[in-house]
Amino acid sequence: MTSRQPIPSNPKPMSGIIFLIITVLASLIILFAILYFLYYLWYSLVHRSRTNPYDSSTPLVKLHRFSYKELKSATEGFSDSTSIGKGGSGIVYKGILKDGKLVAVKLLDSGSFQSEREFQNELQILGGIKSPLVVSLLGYCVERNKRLVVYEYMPNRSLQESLFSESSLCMNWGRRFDVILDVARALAFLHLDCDPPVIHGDVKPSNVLLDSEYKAKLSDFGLSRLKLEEEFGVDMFSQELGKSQELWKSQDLSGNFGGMTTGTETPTPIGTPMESQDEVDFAMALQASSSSKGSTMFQNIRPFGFNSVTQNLSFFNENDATTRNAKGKEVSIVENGVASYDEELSSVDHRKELDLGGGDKARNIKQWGKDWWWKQDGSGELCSKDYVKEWIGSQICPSTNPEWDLEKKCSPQKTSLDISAPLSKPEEVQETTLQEQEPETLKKESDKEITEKTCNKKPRKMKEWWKEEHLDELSKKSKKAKRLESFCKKRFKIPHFDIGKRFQFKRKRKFGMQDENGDDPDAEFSFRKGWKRKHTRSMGSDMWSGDLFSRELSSTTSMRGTLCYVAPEYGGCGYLMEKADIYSFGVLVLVIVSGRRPLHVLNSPMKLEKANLVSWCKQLAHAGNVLELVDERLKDDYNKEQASLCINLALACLQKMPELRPDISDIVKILKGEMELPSLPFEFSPSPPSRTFSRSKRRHKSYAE
Ligand SMILES: Nc1ncnc2c1ncn2[C@@H]1O[C@H](COP(=O)(O)OP(=O)(O)OP(=O)(O)O)[C@@H](O)[C@H]1O
Repeated sequence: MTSRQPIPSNPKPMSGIIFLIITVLASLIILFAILYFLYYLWYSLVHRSRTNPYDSSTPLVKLHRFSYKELKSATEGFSDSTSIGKGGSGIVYKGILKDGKLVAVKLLDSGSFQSEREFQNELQILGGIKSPLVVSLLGYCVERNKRLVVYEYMPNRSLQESLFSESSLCMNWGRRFDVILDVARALAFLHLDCDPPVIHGDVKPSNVLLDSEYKAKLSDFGLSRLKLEEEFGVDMFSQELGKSQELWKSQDLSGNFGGMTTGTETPTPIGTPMESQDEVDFAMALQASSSSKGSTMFQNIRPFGFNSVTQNLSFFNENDATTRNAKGKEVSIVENGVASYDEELSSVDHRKELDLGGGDKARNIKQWGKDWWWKQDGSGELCSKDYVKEWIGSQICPSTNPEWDLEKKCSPQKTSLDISAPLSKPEEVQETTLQEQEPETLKKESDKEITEKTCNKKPRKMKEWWKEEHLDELSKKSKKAKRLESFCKKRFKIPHFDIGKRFQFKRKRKFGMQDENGDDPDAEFSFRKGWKRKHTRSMGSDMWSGDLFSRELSSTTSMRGTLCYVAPEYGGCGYLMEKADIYSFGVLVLVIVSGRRPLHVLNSPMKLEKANLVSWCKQLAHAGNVLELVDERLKDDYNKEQASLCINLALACLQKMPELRPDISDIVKILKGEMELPSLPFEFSPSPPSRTFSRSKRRHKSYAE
């Protein structure tokens, strides 16, 4: 019998497969474990130095939650008679609580993503701050789509009203100086005593509230942000410059900048030859590029002798080899870096600036949209009027920016710039509330070209507009920004969004508290306002879609803060830093001292150079007559030394390079007389006849002899 041999089963492939699966699984597990470990390591490293008292893990400062009913009855049903102000994000009412306590209740506009963010921000940041220098947040109310914030009531309302209303006489010099010091202290508290530091982001007169004794407190933290991270302490600008900054910061800049404006010191003559120091040259070149009398500075610099970092500066004047003087002429820089200086510069007639040749105008227009801040402070390419018109034109021309909702009907009144008129009737003054301007205003014959150019543009969404206008900046900074964006999106918990999650706002619902035709003649143009009815989220952009970036970049770049108060570096992709507050503080100081708004559009003809407060102040500084800026209503009843100090301090704060602006601690010391005001650059200095000019004059003279 033959025994059948069993067909041998082949267990090998099965076990092989099992083995393979186990191996793959095991390696995957190990890989994931390694990845997780690395991720954890990275996460803890990144968060090591973070202190964040406001994030969701930290219990909020106990804020009282009011019911809507309670606040409604406190404000007599939000009646007009209790309304005390209207801002970009809502209406403020005066209320009396059941216990008799006076409060200010801000009823926020709803349906706007921006408002919600600001609400969250306000609660998170202001709710965590307790200081006599900052207005107290007493509570909030969230009911369905209604959001209200309750503050301590400030009987003397805002500085804006005190300075510009009929009762402005209450703001004598002593009070003005005290307010300046109070605001400086408040900023010092935010920047230095808070952990993490708080950057206010919207320092302006309407956000400075006055108590019964006219003591000032900072309010409105809707646009504030926390400085969470060391990395966020450096904006891209600084990072790129970091190396050179270190070098030239160690220099005695005061000596090298030469100009003294305190009035007691002797200014270094403009033509004084300087030691060749690349770093200083570089800093000065930047100063020069932003100077209204920039061409004078080129006498002392070697424009092409900057260190290589300079090339990265997107804001650096495109015309490296040439710069423009205030008349639109080009000032060429001669080979050895010495520019010819036109004596006439020291007596610029801005009316003539309007008569730019066609070529110049076209070039200027091109340049205009790109870096409007350079122009806003009278950088020399166009005058204030052009700036005002161009800027307003770009804002109000419906075909240019259809997305920018113009909420108000424009006044049919033809408006011209004038500041020479006394301010005895402050109500005559119209802030450049852009909504109030009529496109027709721009259709003057002489400005036709500008207007056509502005208005004939294809309608663009603001995002596109921004991208186009800042293409250069974008290309240079996008790499860095993208990296940071993804970094932030993934890792950073932005504290002011936590509450939003908890409250689960219903964004689509609207409530009808918006006053479509509401008009506040005292209001400043806040970018918030322009945004509030817009779909911020769409502008929040696919480009910068992260929480942080939708706040800090998309809604910002050139759009964040309040016109004329926002720092120039914020026009790019810079982060909101302390020095941005310092810049705004500088503008605020000038506004307080002069009793003028930073940008005036009046109904009567006036000297154009006064239209832009910052620009005018720089001109006065250059002419050595800063006290002309002081509010005429004060007559001679003010402390000249203090006024001069304040104006010069403001100029120091208004320097283009954030790094050159003083720190808030120094500002407080300077105001308290504990520290000398550092020297200011040439552009802010009294301008003696230039040596070059004098020399050549002398030469001519000797030839004549
Ligand atoms: N706590 C308060 N006490 C008294 N008045 C207040 C108080 N808070 C605000 N106000 C008044 O309400 C006005 C509007 O304030 P709000 O903060 O809403 O807007 P804003 O700062 O003028 O503008 P934006 O919100 O666009 O920056 C202020 O100018 C001020 O007169």
